Amino acid sequence: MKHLADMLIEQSREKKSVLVVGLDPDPRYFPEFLLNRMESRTNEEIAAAILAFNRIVIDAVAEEVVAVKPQLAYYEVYGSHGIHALEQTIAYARTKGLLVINDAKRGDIGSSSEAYAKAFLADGPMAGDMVTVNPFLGSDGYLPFVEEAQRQGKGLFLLLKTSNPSSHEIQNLTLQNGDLLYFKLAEDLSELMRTTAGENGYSFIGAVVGATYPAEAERIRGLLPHCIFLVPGFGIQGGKAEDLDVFFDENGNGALISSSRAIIYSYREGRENGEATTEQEMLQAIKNAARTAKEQINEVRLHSSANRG
Ligand SMILES: O=c1ccn([C@@H]2O[C@H](COP(=O)(O)O)[C@@H](O)[C@H]2O)c(=O)[nH]1
Repeated sequence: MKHLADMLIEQSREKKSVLVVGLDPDPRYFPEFLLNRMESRTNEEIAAAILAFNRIVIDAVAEEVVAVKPQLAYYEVYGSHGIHALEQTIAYARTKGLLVINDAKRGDIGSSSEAYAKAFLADGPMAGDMVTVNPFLGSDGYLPFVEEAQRQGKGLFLLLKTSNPSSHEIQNLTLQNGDLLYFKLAEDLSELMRTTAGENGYSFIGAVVGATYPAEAERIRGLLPHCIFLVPGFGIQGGKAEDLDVFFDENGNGALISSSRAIIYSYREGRENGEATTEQEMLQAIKNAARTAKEQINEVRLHSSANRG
């Protein structure tokens, strides 16, 4: 069974991309040609529109990205129809050779975490290749995900330093010994990541580190050389391409940069709303936005790795 981190690194090498596109489908921003397909906006109709939207996004970005990252809330809000749209989205992404990161932020007491881990990492219809996990319940909350990922040849990303403005309220709390909470968690994970590294030196246990916090990223990178960062917050949340170099290693590996709204709603740019957008225009705008993001990121990671190496 191929190690997930090795697979990720190989695919990013082949595609010359470390970009992940987030699938955060919000019908308020859908183009009119999709909204017109709904008569009474039932959950079933909305879920069908979400799937149609996601298929266009996936077709547009398939050559530019290594993975898609469905954010679960956007599907759960439409109940069983939404979950079905998620399952079909995952299946469709796989037909295009894309890896899938379920941004579910799960984590509970051990027995419940075991069930979550099976749902997202075993071979059920909602399972992807990686899942985001909340480690703040402690190790019995996240180890079931590590064990399931190891069994299945899959991976996970533990929330370490999230991109949101108030993440410091908890994650940067100073402990009695003077450490910051996120840093202590990183220290606790360091050995586990080292011992689960694949051929390329990276573990299948990664961490979420926001693009909005490059100083923290640099500290964490120093502590966790075997950790792949999943980096949200690039683009609309204020994370800038020029600050991304500290997230990568000297070979330009070690981080996946994620962007959702800036790419999937790029067809709305310069328009009041999506009304005049055709399917072809939507697809082309999304493709262009993904390519531009990929190139901006490559400029930083490949250029800075050349400088460092
Ligand atoms: O620290 C985190 C963890 C997860 N997210 C999720 O990523 C996307 C970001 O969307 P953008 O449109 O690119 O801002 C969204 O699904 C969040 O739930 C995050 O932003 N920060």
